[in-house]
Amino acid sequence: MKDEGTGLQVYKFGGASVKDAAAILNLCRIVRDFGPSGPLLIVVSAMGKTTNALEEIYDLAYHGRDYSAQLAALKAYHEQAGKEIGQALPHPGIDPSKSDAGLASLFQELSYRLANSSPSKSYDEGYDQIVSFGEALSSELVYGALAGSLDCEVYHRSTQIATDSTWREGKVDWQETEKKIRGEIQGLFSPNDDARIIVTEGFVGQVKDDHRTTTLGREGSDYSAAIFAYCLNAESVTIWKDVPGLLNADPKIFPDTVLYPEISYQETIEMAFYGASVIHPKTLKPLAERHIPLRVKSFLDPSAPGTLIHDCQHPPLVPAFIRKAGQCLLSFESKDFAFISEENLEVIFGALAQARLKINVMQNSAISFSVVVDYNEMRVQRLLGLLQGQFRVQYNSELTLFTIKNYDQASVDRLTSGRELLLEQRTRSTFQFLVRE
Ligand SMILES: Nc1ncnc2c1ncn2[C@@H]1O[C@H](COP(=O)(O)OP(=O)(O)O)[C@@H](O)[C@H]1O
Ligand SMILES: N[C@@H](CC(=O)OP(=O)(O)O)C(=O)O
Repeated sequence: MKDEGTGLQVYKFGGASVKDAAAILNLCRIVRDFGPSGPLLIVVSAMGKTTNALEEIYDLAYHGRDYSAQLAALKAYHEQAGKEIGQALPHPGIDPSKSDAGLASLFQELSYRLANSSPSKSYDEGYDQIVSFGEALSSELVYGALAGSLDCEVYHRSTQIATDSTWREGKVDWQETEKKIRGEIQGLFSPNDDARIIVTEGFVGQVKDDHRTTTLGREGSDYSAAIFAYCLNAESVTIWKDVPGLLNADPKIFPDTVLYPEISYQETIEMAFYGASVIHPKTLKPLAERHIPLRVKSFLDPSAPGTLIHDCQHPPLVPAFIRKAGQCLLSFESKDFAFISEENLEVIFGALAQARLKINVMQNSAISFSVVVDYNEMRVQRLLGLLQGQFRVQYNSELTLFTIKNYDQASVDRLTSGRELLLEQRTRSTFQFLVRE
């Protein structure tokens, strides 16, 4: 049975919704005009494409190349947003120079860390120490903007989710995280104070034992929002996006999309798993476990109802179309033409796990086994190193995986016509195929 709810709501604002001063001021309007009257936890991502920029800067620094122009551009981008927010605030609730000082000290620390990045250290560990700055910077600006435009109390807390040391995709330690989040955040929402807002960073974690920074995987802030909601037993989570809600396809790729007004956790988990990038795939499980509804709403049209994802039964849905680019088809054949056996599969799965390659589709025939994974050159090379002694391994990259959920013949014909399918697979509800585009 569900525990007594806390009345707390969680809002998550992603990169697009905090991409510049106008977007951050729009966020403040959403919270003021459409936000709850009770407590609210706001989880923010890095501004716009900041994470990509930090990835590039880090890579240059790690390899000893010049990154000064890119770092200066990133600094100017954040300072410009801070300046415009400061000018637009109706009644600065905080001294704007404090926010400037916050940004300045974050950039100082970032510069120091970049200068100390070196190939003698682990690439992935160093990546987390640098790329996590995106969320620290944006939350500083969002906090300043909210404190300067709302009448209620606003706090900024960098409560980090406890993880293991799997760099770039920290695995959550749920017990420790729950203890930490409850300890650091719950107390700020006293039952008699209605409106209180806390701003915190998404995407970032911290190794449980030694407090080094980790990240939860690209686009992991949706997941962060769900983790906070789970640990605080929130009433609901709303993720604010640049689309009207969860659609049956990405409107940037497919024309004539249809909005799902209401959809079950299970359907949504599957869509996210197959690659519907509007929701990070790990987001749904913690919410479903505690029956916390998830709303997907448009920050461009906040009064529109969006999509409600919760425990529900609904009639069959219109087919959903999902495109996942950057795929790699790997085929394994045993060198002695032996059948693919459980023993062989155990070795292949073990190596895939060791190389940190996740399987999106798999298929086997008598003497060969194929998997489709997200392409990552370093990881594929690692896999080849592990398996080439025992298997003949072939691979093709730059492929695209299409999935049609709740397919019918018309939807299959629509998507497959005129294409050469490198692999296809169907279950009762899902049709998938791989192509070179
Ligand atoms: N089924 C879908 N429904 C809605 N949007 C989708 C879907 N699949 C992919 N998208 C894409 O997801 C984008 C929003 O997610 P994302 O860019 O990760 O948001 P943010 O980073 O701002 O949190 C949309 O702009 C849209 O292009
Ligand atoms: N900033 C991180 C985490 C994140 O979730 O971002 P967004 O909410 O913009 O997808 C990234 O870009 O991966």
